[in-house]
Amino acid sequence: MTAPSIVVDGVGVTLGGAVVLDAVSLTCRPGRVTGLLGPNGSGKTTLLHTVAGLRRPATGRVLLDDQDVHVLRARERARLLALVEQDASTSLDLRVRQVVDLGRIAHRVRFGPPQSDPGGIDAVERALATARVDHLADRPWHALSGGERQRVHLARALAQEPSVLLLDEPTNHLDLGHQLDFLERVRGLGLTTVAALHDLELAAAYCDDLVVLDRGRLVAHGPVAEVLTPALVAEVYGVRVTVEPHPTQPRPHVRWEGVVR
Ligand SMILES: Nc1ncnc2c1ncn2[C@@H]1O[C@H](COP(=O)(O)OP(=O)(O)OP(=O)(O)O)[C@@H](O)[C@H]1O
Repeated sequence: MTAPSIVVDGVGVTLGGAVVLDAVSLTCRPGRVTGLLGPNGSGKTTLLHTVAGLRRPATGRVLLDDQDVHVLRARERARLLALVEQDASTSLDLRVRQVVDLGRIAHRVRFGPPQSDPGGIDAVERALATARVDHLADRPWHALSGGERQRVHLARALAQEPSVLLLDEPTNHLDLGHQLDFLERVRGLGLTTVAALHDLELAAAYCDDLVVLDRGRLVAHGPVAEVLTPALVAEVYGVRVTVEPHPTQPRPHVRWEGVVR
């Protein structure tokens, strides 16, 4: 499948009696990177899980082009979309290459051997290289640093060969160099990508579009330059910022000044 659009249509989710997503509707353009912004607890992870098919919404639906995510079988979904979670388990007694190989499960005959997935070995090696973890391939997974694990998770997701990539705070363990490299590589993949981000400067630099949630409601959605305004940031995050053209780059430059009093 070429990169599909993602249509979130009136999605409502209630957890523990509280409305966590309230009739959220938006469209993510095919092959583009959409940044998902919002304060802690605004519903970003819940939205990503709902788009990934892990959480069924109480109302509304999620479409990849015209396919309803929640009607697809788990195996079909895993061939279409991959999710990189915020914090993943660290107790696996596996080598890095084996962790990345887990991304191939949906491409194998059910309960079948690796031979039932002839493209699998190459896909794993490509994914290791793209996520820049090929040098870690034979290391035990549990002995990796937080940032190394995050890149291995990207590799596992890429080994799925998805058309849609969902990233939950993908750069939170990465140093500055790896943050920029990670997002540049993700952009270069041409997949329909949704990334929950806290860093507005990174969002401005690497996203085509932004979606902003506040207390489970969609408060803004559109191209970066239209969404990322001082008024919006003050309203949603309670922070005064200036947003100016970047002195050397074709993107906005966000500079925070302080908390709104
Ligand atoms: N299983 C659950 N039961 C009850 N409430 C939940 C559950 N999971 C999440 N919530 C609540 O739903 C709200 C949204 O959570 P979510 O994790 O989607 O926010 P988020 O925007 O990803 O936050 P953060 O930026 O802190 O990661 C929060 O108030 C959270 O406490």
